Amino acid sequence: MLWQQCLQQLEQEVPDSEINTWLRALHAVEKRQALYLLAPNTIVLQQVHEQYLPRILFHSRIITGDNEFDVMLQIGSSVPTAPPALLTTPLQQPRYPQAQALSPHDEWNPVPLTHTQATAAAPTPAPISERFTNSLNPRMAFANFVEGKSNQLACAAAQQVGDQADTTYNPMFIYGGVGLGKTHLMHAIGNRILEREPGARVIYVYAERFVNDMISAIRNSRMEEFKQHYRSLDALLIDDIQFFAGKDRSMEEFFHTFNALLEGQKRIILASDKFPRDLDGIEDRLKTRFNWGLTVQIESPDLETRVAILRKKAEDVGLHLPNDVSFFIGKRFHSNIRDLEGALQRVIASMRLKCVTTISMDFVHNALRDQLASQDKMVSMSNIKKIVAQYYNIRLTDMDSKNRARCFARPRQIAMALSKELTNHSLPEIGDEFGGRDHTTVLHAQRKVVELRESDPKIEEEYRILFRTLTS
Ligand SMILES: Nc1ncnc2c1ncn2[C@@H]1O[C@H](COP(=O)(O)OP(=O)(O)OP(=O)(O)O)[C@@H](O)[C@H]1O
Repeated sequence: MLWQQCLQQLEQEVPDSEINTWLRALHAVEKRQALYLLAPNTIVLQQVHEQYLPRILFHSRIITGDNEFDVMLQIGSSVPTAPPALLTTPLQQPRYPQAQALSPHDEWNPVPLTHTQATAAAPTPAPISERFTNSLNPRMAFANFVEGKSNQLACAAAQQVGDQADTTYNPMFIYGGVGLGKTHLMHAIGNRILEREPGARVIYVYAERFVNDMISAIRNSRMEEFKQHYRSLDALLIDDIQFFAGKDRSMEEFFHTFNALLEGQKRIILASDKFPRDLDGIEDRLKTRFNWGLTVQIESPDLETRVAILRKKAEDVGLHLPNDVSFFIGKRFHSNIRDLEGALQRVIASMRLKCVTTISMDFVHNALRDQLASQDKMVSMSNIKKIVAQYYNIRLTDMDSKNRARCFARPRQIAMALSKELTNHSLPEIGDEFGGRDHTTVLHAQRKVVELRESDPKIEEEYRILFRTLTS
């Protein structure tokens, strides 16, 4: 179908989070030689109009080979029966009133779009039950998920949750840093449930969306419908659960939804950037419940996993990545998989643009020049020393001093370990930078930090924070 083909193209250009939030929220209908995209509310309408419509039109015209092909964006769940003359190409004339201030919250009620269209049959708001069809991304399947030390446990648990009809691990809570594969695993679980039970009512939704939908439901006196919708699911997958923080009414509603689903032995899969207990602003009774089932962490991938992911993604588009290239990209883009993917996509786009078919290190350096330059600025040894010193509240000179008191030695060791991990400097070079120390001191520091990270969760957390600060 045209819309699916368009989405596939857009997936190469737009982050998954945006595809899931905005573009998968649209209901597509091909009619009268045009593609009608029906948005459930004005927020989606506006966002799609402002951010994606030109690209959608571009891809539709390429795919259909028809330069006159139109894309119509409007609110509703079905294409109005109004004569086509009333509908104008959205690129020339937006289908919502620019001057009318849009509410920051979703509106389920239709708003008049343009003067002409307001006189036509008003589109009906999407029934809540139809709003999440197609909320799962089929590309985010277990088959496309590369396993490594950092995600093995989470992946095995997710497969079990997806495979099992019983709800032993309920809820499943996945947590970890940005871009490490939480959303991918959630979709994979949802897709697996649907493979097993094709008729199951499974939805994936961002917590933000749940909140916005609830606000709209309250405004439009459709709360019963909202409750009924969420409570009648077979599996509810909610991402970025930290977004509930401080939103008491939403938490209250989610609490009841959660209980109803759990009592009905329905699946709940949640994801967040933090361990449940550490979620600030979330009610304790929810945090406790999040921990009732199975809580798993996804960690930053090691180099081997990053390289394996790169190779898989390159193979998927028929590209062979030489060893030196995959290790180079894997080493330089270490903070998360989204960045890693982004780097690969940039290289591929450059190859297409320049009609290059084989890939060399020179080509990669050139394609990623800007990203590498900005990384270099962040992860120079002097910057590592500065940021670590600031974090532990010591002076920069303490990084180089001979003072072996733990309050100085520990940050120094951490800075050395970070320098080894984040730069290409050799052990002697790092030793030189830290007050002329011997390379064996750096090696010792590096090993000590590995040991401490494994035995002391506080050090592990501190290291991660510093790592993220330096690499994001
Ligand atoms: N192990 C993996 N194998 C293959 N692709 C992966 C893997 N982990 C993540 N990805 C890909 O990396 C990108 C980012 O992953 P995802 O969106 O799941 O991250 P996230 O942890 O949910 O991030 P955020 O917290 O920002 O929402 C996606 O395109 C996903 O398919």
